[in-house]
Amino acid sequence: MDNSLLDLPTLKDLDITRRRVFMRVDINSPIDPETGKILDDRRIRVHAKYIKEIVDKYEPALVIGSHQGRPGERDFTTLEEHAELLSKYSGVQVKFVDDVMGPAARSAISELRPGEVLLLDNLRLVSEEVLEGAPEAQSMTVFVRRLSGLFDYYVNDAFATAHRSQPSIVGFPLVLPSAMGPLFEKEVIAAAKIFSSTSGPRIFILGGSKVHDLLRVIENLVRNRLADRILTTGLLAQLFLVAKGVRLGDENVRLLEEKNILTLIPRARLLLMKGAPIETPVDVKTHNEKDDAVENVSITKITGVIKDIGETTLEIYCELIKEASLIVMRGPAGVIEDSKFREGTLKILDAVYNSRAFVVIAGGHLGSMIDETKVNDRIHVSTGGNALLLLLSGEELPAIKALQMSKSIFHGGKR
Ligand SMILES: Nc1ncnc2c1ncn2[C@@H]1O[C@H](COP(=O)(O)OP(=O)(O)OP(=O)(O)O)[C@@H](O)[C@H]1O
Ligand SMILES: O=C(O)[C@H](O)COP(=O)(O)O
Repeated sequence: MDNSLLDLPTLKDLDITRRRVFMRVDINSPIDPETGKILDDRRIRVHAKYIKEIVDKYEPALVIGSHQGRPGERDFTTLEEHAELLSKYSGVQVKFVDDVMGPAARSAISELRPGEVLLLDNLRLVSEEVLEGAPEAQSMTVFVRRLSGLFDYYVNDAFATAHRSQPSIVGFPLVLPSAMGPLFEKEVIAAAKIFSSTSGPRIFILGGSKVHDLLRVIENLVRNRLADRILTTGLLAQLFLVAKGVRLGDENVRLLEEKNILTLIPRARLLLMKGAPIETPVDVKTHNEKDDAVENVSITKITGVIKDIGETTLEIYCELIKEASLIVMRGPAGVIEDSKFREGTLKILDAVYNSRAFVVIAGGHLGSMIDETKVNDRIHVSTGGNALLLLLSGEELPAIKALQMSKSIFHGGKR
């Protein structure tokens, strides 16, 4: 990845003071399927801080849009509660209109005064927003054409949705002078650091259960020589153990089979044979369901279901982490839903907090395990799990491409 990431237009390239701005954010949050209430509001808290900063500094008439879930899913809700939480966390009154592009939304947008903030309803209530397409086509949607005339500028602060080629992400930049917002910029700076980091060991600690995605990331990391060590945990570690010929036992192999992970063995073997710097656990914590026993066993003597990395592995991994200058961590080391198997993840996180490295932590499960009192300027907790992962995989994110197109259309863009 290259420095072109850092050439994207920022708020400094626009002149949004007291102007009409449409800002796309991603406050998509986990929702309790029974009550419809927000379960975890981390993304809302993060965006609230930046909204306050923008309002204080530029006093724009700021209209915010976000999606929540997908039509047909139980987390597809309106954004009324999101508006209340944004107001609570930002200290700025965030008005809400239960409409996206109809007369109610358009009149609420037109009436908004400088310094005021309005949240539109779930953008995916508009069917066009759910369809992916090229930026040119998305800029011609009814959604973009109806709303764009009401704004001077477009700001994309939805890094976590940067991998979607939807109208609110790629359509507006082609018709309005645009920039990335402060959170998007922070994510991009963190990604650029990952790609430009050359001195000292760059350590990727990869685990969790999204093994197909992670294998693609590892292949790209290896091809582009971006990782000095890849410490595997979670189900990813089990794939590489099997690829090395370790016998995990029937129960564990069955789980890998169910998750279609065994089909990845040839690709994992190829990486190992090429000498990719992939480390695997030497011991694991297992659960024996018959007598509910938890054991720490060597990988040569596995019985029971693997639920976490083992103690010796933890010692070795934590020792390696001390040397790192860059750490990227994604996915928990074990089945963290059960408190007996959180130790691996928590101890690795402790080693990461205490390291000297620049740290990027991505993903919802890991995010929920973070001790926020330990987070400082050296540690970047990404809001974008999938988007960051795809960027790291060497893929061009549609949001980034659209901002680059906008820059060349509007020449960086002050109106
Ligand atoms: N050894 C293991 N066996 C089975 N499941 C495991 C194991 N280790 C970790 N997991 C599971 O991995 C899941 C989390 O992985 P996932 O890849 O979703 O993490 P993430 O980085 O938070 O991603 P996202 O933000 O996209 O959810 C947890 O539900 C956890 O139980
Ligand atoms: O949580 C996410 O990954 C983003 O909000 C994108 O959501 P989506 O996968 O429904 O597009």
